[in-house]
Amino acid sequence: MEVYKIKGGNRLKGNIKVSGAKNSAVALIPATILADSPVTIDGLPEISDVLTLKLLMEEIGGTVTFENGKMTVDPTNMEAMPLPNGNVKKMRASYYLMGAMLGRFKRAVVGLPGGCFLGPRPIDQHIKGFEALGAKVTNEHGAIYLRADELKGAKIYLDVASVGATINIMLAAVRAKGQTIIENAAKEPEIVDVATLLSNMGAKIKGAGTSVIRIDGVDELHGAQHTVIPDRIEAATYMIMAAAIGDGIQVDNVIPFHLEAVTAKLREMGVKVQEDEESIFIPKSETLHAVDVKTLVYPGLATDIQQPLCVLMTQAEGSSKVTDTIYSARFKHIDELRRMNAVARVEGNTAILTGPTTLHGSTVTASDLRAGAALVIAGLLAEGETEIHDIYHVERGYSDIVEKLNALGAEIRKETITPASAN
Ligand SMILES: CC(=O)N[C@H]1[C@@H](OP(=O)(O)OP(=O)(O)OC[C@H]2O[C@@H](n3ccc(=O)[nH]c3=O)[C@H](O)[C@@H]2O)O[C@H](CO)[C@@H](O)[C@@H]1O
Ligand SMILES: C=C(OP(=O)(O)O)C(=O)O
Repeated sequence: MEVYKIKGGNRLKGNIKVSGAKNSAVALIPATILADSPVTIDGLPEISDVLTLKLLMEEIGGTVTFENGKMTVDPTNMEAMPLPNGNVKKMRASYYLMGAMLGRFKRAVVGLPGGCFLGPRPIDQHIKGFEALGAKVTNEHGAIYLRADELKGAKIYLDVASVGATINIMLAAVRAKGQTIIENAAKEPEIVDVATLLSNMGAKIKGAGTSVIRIDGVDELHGAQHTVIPDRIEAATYMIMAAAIGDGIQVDNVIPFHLEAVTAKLREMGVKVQEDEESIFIPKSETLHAVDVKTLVYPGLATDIQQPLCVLMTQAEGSSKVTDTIYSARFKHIDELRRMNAVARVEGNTAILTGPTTLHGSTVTASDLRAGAALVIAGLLAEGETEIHDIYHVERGYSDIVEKLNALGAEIRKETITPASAN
C-alpha cells in the first residue's frame, strides 16, 4: 500500500505551478468521442483520472497519444462498446461517456460511476436530460443502458444546478436535431471550457457560464485543438496551504477571477492575498481570524475547497463554522483532523472548528480526494510525522503533489508499506 509520510513543521517558500483542471480534463477527453478526426488537448494534469480516461478511450477503439500533458485522441474507429465495469468504476466523471457516446452512436452502456464518496450522488438529472432528448434509459445490474433512434432538441429544466448533468446533456445535445435549452444550468468555469472545445469542434452553443444554455444541434463535429484551463481547486488548495504554513508563496498559472470566493474568504480570515494577472502571492500570515463558510454552486465557495479550508480554521482564533449545502455529509476529514488534535465537531451539515491548535503528527486515512488534500496540509503543519493512507484518492486530482511541495521546502515522500506495518 502506498502512503505519504510527511515531516511537519517546515515553513514553505517559493513558487508552485498549478496544473490543468481535473474537472475540465475529465469532460474534455470524452468530448473527443464526438469528433470525426483527431482532437488535441494540451495542459492536461498527470493524474490517475486522466490516465483512466485514456484507457477508456482506447477500450472503445480510439487511438490515443499522451505526452507532456498533451493528449491527441483519434476517435475515427471508435465503436459503442459496452463499458459496464472496470475502468468506469474508478472515477466519477466516466458518466460523461454516457452523453458523448449517446451523441455519437445514439447508444451506450456505461457502468455507474465511482469517484469520491461524499454521501449520495444521484445522476437522475443526467438521465432526465437524456430522456428529454429522446433516449430510452434503463438501469440494469449497475449499468446505465441508453438507446435512441434519434436525438431531438428539448427544453430541460435542471432541478439542481448540477455540473455533471449540464455537461452531459451538452455532450449529447450538440448532435441532436434542433435546439436544446438547458435551464438552471450550472455555471462553473469547467462548463465554459468544455463548451469552448465543443464550439471549436463545430458545435453551436450559447450561454455556457450562465444559467440558460442554448444548443443548436449539428450533423457532424470535427477535430480541434484546445488548452485546458488551470485547476481552480488545486490553486485554492495551495493558497490555503500558503496561508497555513507559507513564508511567501506564489501560486502560478491561475485565473484569479475563478478564485474570487476563496480569495474573499481568506482575506476575511486576515490573509493578505495579492492577485496578479496569472498568479497569486500569499505572504506569511499574521493572526488568522475564525470565519463562517457556506459552500454554494459557482460563483459561491466550492464544496471541494471546504475540506482544505477546515485545516486553516484549526489555526484561526475562535470558532469557525463550515456548512456544506452541496454534500451534507462531506465531513469524513473532521474525524481524521481530530486524531491530529484538532478541536472540531460535526452537527448535521455543519462542522465547527475551534483554534488555534497545534496539530500533532498521526496516522490518518484519506476518505476522499479533498479530505486527502486537507490531511496533506495538516501534516505539513503538524509537529512530528504524519502518515496518510489511501492516497490513491489524492492522486486522482493533484498532479506531482510530492515534487511540487518538496520544491517549496516540505518533507513529504511516497512510500510503499506492507499491510502489517499499516496497522
Ligand atoms: C468530475 C466533477 O466535475 N466533479 C465535480 C462535480 O461533481 P458532480 O458533477 O457529480 O456534482 P453535481 O454538480 O452534479 O452535484 C451537485 C449537487 O446536485 C446533486 N445532484 C447532482 C446530479 C443529479 O443528477 N442529481 C442530483 O441531485 C448532487 O447530489 C449534489 O448535491 O461537481 C461537484 C460540485 O461542485 C464537485 O464536488 C465535483 O468535484
Ligand atoms: C469530488 C471530487 O471529484 P469527483 O467528482 O471526481 O469524485 C473532487 O474533485 O473534489
